[in-house]
Amino acid sequence: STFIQSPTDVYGPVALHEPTPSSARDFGAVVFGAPFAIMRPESAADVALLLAALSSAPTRPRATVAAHGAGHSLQGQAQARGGIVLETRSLPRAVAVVVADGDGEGGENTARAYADVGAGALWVEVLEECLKAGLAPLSWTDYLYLTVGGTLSNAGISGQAFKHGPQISNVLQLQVVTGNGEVVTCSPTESPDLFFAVLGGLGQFGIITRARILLQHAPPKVRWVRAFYDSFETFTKDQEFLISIPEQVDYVEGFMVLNEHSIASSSIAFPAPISFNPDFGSHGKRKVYYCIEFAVHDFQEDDGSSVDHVVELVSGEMSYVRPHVYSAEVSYFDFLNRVRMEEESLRRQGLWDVPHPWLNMFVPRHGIARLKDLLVDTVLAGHFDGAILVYPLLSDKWDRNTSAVVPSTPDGVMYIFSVLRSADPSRCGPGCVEEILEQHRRVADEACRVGGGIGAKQYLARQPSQAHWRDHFGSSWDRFVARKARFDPARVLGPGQGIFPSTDSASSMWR
Ligand SMILES: Cc1cc2nc3c(=O)[nH]c(=O)nc-3n(C[C@H](O)[C@H](O)[C@H](O)COP(=O)(O)OP(=O)(O)OC[C@H]3O[C@@H](n4cnc5c(N)ncnc54)[C@H](O)[C@@H]3O)c2cc1C
Repeated sequence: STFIQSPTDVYGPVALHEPTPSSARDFGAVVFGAPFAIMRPESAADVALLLAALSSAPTRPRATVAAHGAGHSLQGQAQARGGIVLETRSLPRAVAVVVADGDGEGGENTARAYADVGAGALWVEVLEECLKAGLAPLSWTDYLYLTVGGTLSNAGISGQAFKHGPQISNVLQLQVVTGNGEVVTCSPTESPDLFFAVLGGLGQFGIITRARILLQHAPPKVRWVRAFYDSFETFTKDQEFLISIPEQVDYVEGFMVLNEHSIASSSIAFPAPISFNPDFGSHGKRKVYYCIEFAVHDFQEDDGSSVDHVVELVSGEMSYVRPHVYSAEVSYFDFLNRVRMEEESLRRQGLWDVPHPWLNMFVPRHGIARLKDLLVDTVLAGHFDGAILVYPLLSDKWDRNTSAVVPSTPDGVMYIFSVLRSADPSRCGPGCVEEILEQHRRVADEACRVGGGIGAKQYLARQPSQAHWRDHFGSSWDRFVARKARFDPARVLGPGQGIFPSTDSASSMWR
């Protein structure tokens, strides 16, 4: 029978297990939905058996299925209340690095290197394996303890995205099990409709089981630079200068400096001492500062003089508050893994496993000053624990065929604004978290208002209703719906996103 009686029922050779606590929660710790069962597939074929059985089941209500990678979603997106959580970490995680010969012309430059990885692999595992061959993926997230399948279902952005595009722009091929239970190998030329649907597809069209990720030569070291600003305008102008010289610069980010704590906590991984001690003002007259962070890959084994030269030339063109530029030389691995040190520090303080009301938005350049002011007047008006990242991206590095949503950008430049807030339970209990989420809702509604001046789109958010999802997708909504009808017509996948509430079991799937 395809109607599940108990969590230990078996679909062919596929066993279901009793739910674990982690299957009902995530990093956000604001939405909790216990599944009926969990599944630990060992192959794409296992996933196919389950999905083929569920999608063809005549019985209603049907069980839904959510892929769960590292569980670092923020609002229950990897949960399946009353359904089945499929733990992708149990899929094979071997990383195979392949250097394919080019067509002879130009030697090394035409060689194409890639890694074939299981979708449940963490990016840090991919990095470790690729570095053994002196190679690495091009585009990253700030934090590496996320799965390949999880970030490719969103976009995957960090300071390299201005140069190489998001992670979803650096994938050569995927193996996907569709909602119908079909195992398909897809790429931009082979089943391209499924390939592009799944990238940024929020887990709605299939379970990614493997991915082929583009690689490049990894630098042994990185020169990591920080420069401080007292003006938002100068800060963003210099960020835009940096992204205009991708031949020299490999990474560009930035963050708001709200208080001494912003500098201290962001300096946990940054090895150079910082002596920027500005006046943050007092009651009513608050002053906010900004920090640009950029990095240059250092391929030189010896004295690093050519990188010194690049950094000197580039920073000479920048208008930071003099003399506040700081730089440090770190290994490429430590640079990419920098957030791990912050995690360890927060864990020691008991501040990692706390609620994380986050707000992430892509904002076209013309709306950034207004959005910054809106944040300062609302989210940042009171006490704030966490970080606010602000950095530019180039929209022509995003493939519009994917399901990822970014704003329309008349001049091709958009910014990510990431309000990465932690709610320390000793000062912000459940009611306070609820208020923060409400406030984020209002800010997002204002910033993303159709026909409004800011023109933002949210990233990583679970929209509160299907009407909001429709607005979020805008002109690509019809395509998203058509993709769902084609690849997961029974609406088995991704209930935690709340995009396609199943009409027959809506009450158990909704919060
Ligand atoms: C500390 C921290 C730092 C972060 N930094 C960044 C950053 O710098 N840049 C950035 O872009 N994002 C960042 N994120 C967000 C992160 O990319 C997303 O939360 C991502 O979903 C996390 O991956 P995961 O493996 O934990 O996915 P999960 O939370 O397990 O899943 C996320 C979604 O993808 C679906 N999914 C997961 N695996 C698959 C699969 N194999 N096939 C199909 N669907 C799947 C799930 O069902 C769910 O809808 C960060 C998150 C945290 C908590």
